[in-house]
Amino acid sequence: FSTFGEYKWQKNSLTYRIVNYTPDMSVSEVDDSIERALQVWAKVTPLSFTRINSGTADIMISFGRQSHGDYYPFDGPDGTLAHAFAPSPGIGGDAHFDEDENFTYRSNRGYVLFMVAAHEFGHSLGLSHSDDAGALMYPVYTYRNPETFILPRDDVNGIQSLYG
Ligand SMILES: O=C1CC=C(NS(=O)(=O)c2ccc(-c3ccccc3)cc2)CC1=O
Ligand SMILES: [Zn+2]
Repeated sequence: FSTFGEYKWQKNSLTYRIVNYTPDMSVSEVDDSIERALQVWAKVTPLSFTRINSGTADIMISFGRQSHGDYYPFDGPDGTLAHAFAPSPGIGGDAHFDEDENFTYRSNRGYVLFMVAAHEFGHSLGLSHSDDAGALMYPVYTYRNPETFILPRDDVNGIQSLYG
């Protein structure tokens, strides 16, 4: 694993807000994908995540295409799927998903939102990329069944090096 140095949240209870939705999936499928992706990390740390539906959360989650309000415009279908910012006030922790991708709930047609979100939230919490090809934080998207997904040991070691 690797981290962005000691960029980490100085508190264990974090808030998140789903600012908008992708038309690729139902609202409840997006909500469930996001909640389960956060639980992947909550399960192995003292971190807890509370959803808010207005105002500014620590982790603001949104879908956008091309230029979407930060200095990192998306690039159309494929290429970059999403990006997230390391822990810090303001945009830190926020996760943006490229609306030009086809996100799915569980089928392996398109990108499984749960998987991409779990990876991005690793960044939101302070992890950067791993060179362990089996790790969630490995920078190559790999389809894994969300029903049976288990956080790989490399990622557990990484997040616990920050919040253990
Ligand atoms: O930090 C970065 C910079 C480049 C990225 N490329 S990406 O958007 O195509 C991407 C690649 C792999 C994943 C991924 C990796 C493992 C599991 C699930 C998704 C997510 C996004 C994504 C990313 O998080
Ligand atoms: Zn990444």
